[in-house]
Amino acid sequence: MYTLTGVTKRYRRGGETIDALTGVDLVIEDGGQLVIQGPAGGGKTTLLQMLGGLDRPTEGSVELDGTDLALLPEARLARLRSESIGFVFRTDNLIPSLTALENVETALVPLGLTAAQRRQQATGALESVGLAEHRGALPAALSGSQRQRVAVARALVKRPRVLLADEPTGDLDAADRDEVMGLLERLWRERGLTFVVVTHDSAVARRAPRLATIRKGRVAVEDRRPAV
Ligand SMILES: Nc1ncnc2c1ncn2[C@@H]1O[C@H](COP(=O)(O)OP(=O)(O)OP(=O)(O)O)[C@@H](O)[C@H]1O
Repeated sequence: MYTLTGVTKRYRRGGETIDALTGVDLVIEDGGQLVIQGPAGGGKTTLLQMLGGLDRPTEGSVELDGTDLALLPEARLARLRSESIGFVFRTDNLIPSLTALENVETALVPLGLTAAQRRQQATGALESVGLAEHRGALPAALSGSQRQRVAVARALVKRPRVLLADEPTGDLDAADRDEVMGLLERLWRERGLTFVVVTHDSAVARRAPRLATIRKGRVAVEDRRPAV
């Protein structure tokens, strides 16, 4: 579970100070899905960076299961990221000279598995995104949605608890968007992931169980789940 308390992120650029996030309080439960939307520059990417331990808040705390990410030494934070948090970005960031399978395997390198274990897990991950038969293909031979599905397999091959996605369908056309977002939602449900996704896709926002809107660094959450 994520617990954010009073999270402020302040950037300094030249003589200017920018509060990208201002006093954000937010809880994201294990297995929950949070969809984030909002205008350009509102703070969406900054919030994902805080959740992923890619950057530290200027004030406040980001706790994952009670551990304040900002207090972890860099090596432990890197280990947490490589074991427990999967990232998908707008661009697939695949390595052009590696096959789909080899690209997925790269996520397992920090985890100390044998080459055979890496190969087996990466093959399984490609199967789960429907690309087993393309495992030997280089990224250039794949379509945009196939490349993004490889990126999803790379994010999930280590079986993380958390999946963070920053406009994962932003570079795709409408049909591919639905396919990739449908895949992410299916994997979220099947694997009990904690899934936080920034998207401008209004259909995804409409069906989100919780929808966060970020404007000028402030977060408002709309909870559509039935009261228990
Ligand atoms: N490294 C940085 N240095 C200085 N300012 C930054 C930095 N990163 C983000 N900002 C500023 O912080 C604010 C929030 O940026 P952020 O990228 O989080 O917004 P966003 O909602 O993701 O926007 P977009 O939809 O355009 O990606 C913006 O004013 C941005 O210019």
